[in-house]
Amino acid sequence: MLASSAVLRRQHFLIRSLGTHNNQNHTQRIRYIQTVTMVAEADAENILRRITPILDPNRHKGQAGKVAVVGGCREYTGAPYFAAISALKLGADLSHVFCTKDAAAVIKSYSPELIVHPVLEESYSVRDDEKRAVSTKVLAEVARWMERFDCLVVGPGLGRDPFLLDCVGEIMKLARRSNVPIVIDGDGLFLVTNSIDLVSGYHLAVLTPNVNEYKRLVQKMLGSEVNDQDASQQLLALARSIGGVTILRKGKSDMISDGYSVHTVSIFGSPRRCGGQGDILSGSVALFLSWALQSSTAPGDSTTSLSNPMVLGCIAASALLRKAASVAFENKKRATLTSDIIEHLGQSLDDICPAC
Ligand SMILES: NC(=O)C1=CN([C@@H]2O[C@H](COP(=O)(O)OP(=O)(O)OC[C@H]3O[C@@H](n4cnc5c(N)ncnc54)[C@H](O)[C@@H]3O)[C@@H](O)[C@H]2O)[C@@H](O)CC1
Ligand SMILES: Nc1ncnc2c1ncn2[C@@H]1O[C@H](COP(=O)(O)OP(=O)(O)OP(=O)(O)O)[C@@H](O)[C@H]1O
Ligand SMILES: [Mg+2]
Repeated sequence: MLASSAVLRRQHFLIRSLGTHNNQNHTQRIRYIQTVTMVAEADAENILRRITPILDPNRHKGQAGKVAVVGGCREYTGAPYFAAISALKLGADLSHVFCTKDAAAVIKSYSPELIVHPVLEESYSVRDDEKRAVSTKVLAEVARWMERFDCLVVGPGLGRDPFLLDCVGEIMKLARRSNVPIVIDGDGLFLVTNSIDLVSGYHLAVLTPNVNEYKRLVQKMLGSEVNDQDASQQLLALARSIGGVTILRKGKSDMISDGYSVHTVSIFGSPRRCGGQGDILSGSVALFLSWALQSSTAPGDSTTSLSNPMVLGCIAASALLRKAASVAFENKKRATLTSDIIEHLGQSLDDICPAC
């Protein structure tokens, strides 16, 4: 019942977005893009207040968000943990991780709060003649859960094993058929850069590239190098070339575009560049966009980028991560680690949207 209402909500959003964006003819689109290239610093605190749900005693488990991270392999166990625990620390009710068998026991040992599914397989553990059957089994296991999720994060610590990435491509197709929003980060971006059809034209997809991931996307999709002189135009062009996805380009300022406008988040921040901060961001985007989708069913929403729940989720997550990182840095200076930032997520959100 709840799962199907979540699916309905997503379908309504999809219909609205497709209606808004597809009804414009080509000329109108170009005119719109030419006039909307002004880059505006987002009013992130207001957006956080707008989309963060109140802690209502009448709500039950699950209504504040159920996210799943697809990631975690032999090499990387930290990244999926950081993404999944960040969503929980910000207020999600349930956070799942779908990872390889090797990674599962390690991730479970970091936290009993996470629901960990050891379902993915890498080439080294599968014979060639078993691959088709194993792939079908992996997909069936994930399919059992798919409709329960408000958002999927694909990529943190996924690795680049070709067989594993093929299976994850199938998982993404399944999520898309079920209208489940997808945040794509890390090695998930490696996968989609090489198979752009996985996300092309999907309005419920968010890409969160770092400097290298962005460079590869620009080279592949625009056939050019990154142009920092005209960064906003290039980001718009990239989002348009992938057909309606939202891109959060990470950096000194985070830049967000759905192909219609560009918003920046430059507030707060920390000079520490320890690994894992992007993973916090991907888990946070997943939760905030789920909340934004929930609140976007309210009547009276207009149809600008600032009512696109994907964009709102990116702005909210970026500002929150940067605030938590700045508080952690004040306390720990050079010793600041990703886990320290995670410990400040809750208080940072509470400073803006008090729980009570
Ligand atoms: N503790 C963990 O398990 C972590 C795992 N991670 C995972 O590691 C995998 C690979 O991600 P990477 O981010 O390393 O891949 P990238 O392709 O972004 O980075 C590869 C190389 O680029 C360099 N690089 C990074 N930022 C740069 C910058 N601003 N300018 C110039 N060079 C830069 C790095 O030093 C690295 O050698 C992903 O699956 C990711 O999720 C990372 O998220 C970090 C934490
Ligand atoms: N130069 C910078 N100044 C301030 N903040 C930054 C800077 N670069 C990145 N950030 C912040 O750190 C966050 C993570 O960006 P980063 O580029 O480190 O991601 P990443 O490489 O994917 O991280 P991860 O190690 O988790 O894979 C961004 O959202 C941004 O807010
Ligand atoms: Mg990353």
